Amino acid sequence: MRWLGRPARPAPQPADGDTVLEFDGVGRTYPGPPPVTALRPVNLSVRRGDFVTVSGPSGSGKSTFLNIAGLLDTPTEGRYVLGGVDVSSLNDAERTAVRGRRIGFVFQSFHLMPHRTALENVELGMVYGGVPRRKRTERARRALCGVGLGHRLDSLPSRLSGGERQRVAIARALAVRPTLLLCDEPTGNLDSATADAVLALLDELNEQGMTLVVITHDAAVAARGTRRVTIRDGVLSEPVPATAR
Ligand SMILES: Nc1ncnc2c1ncn2[C@@H]1O[C@H](COP(=O)(O)OP(=O)(O)OP(=O)(O)O)[C@@H](O)[C@H]1O
Repeated sequence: MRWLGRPARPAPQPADGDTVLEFDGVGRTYPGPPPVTALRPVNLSVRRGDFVTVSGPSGSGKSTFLNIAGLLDTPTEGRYVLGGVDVSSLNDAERTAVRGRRIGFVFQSFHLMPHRTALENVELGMVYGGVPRRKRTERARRALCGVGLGHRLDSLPSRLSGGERQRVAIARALAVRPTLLLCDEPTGNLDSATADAVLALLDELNEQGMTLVVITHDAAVAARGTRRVTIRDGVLSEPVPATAR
């Protein structure tokens, strides 16, 4: 197991074209009182096409990690480079713009708008993704067809199964053509057969080249990753692949 804490690396390395996410000594301490260090300074590099799972028990720091990776929160130390952009130094508006264009989110509870159809939900997801209005409908249609929901474009979420709702959410995330798909317990609200189908879709997306970071407390979900990072008491670690030993 390799501890991903701050090593004796002298200076941050420039992100190459294949590096999607780069954490350089990124840490987060909540001020309290008392102060809580929820994420210990960590170095982590996620490359294009990686499928990284981050798992750990309750309170270990998963949400803290997710919020920072997803630009929903800022680290209290370190430097975060996303797709070649140093996002540590951005103001709120710039961070929101980068988030909308580069990160697709998939949440446990889908977060669909109940009075909007599947197609409209996916279209609306593109508003903050910088996709011109005239392109949104066609792109939404294609994204929904891509997740096997071409026949459900006009359905309201209440008429869809849990698995179909999560597919809409995945289509919404993909429609902005993000650099990174960030999933928070994506199967947490699904029965096991439906969860398997959603995980198979994530596998397929990864095979097509999508970079995935999936936060989970479920060992079976964690096992799907090609890189399995664990977090415990705010410390991220990753087993060293056998070939690298
Ligand atoms: N806003 C906050 N202020 C102070 N402490 C916080 C805050 N948010 C989280 N924490 C603390 O930071 C630690 C990590 O919390 P975090 O929510 O990241 O864990 P988690 O692994 O996502 O937990 P769970 O699986 O239960 O959601 C915990 O000790 C938690 O109590």
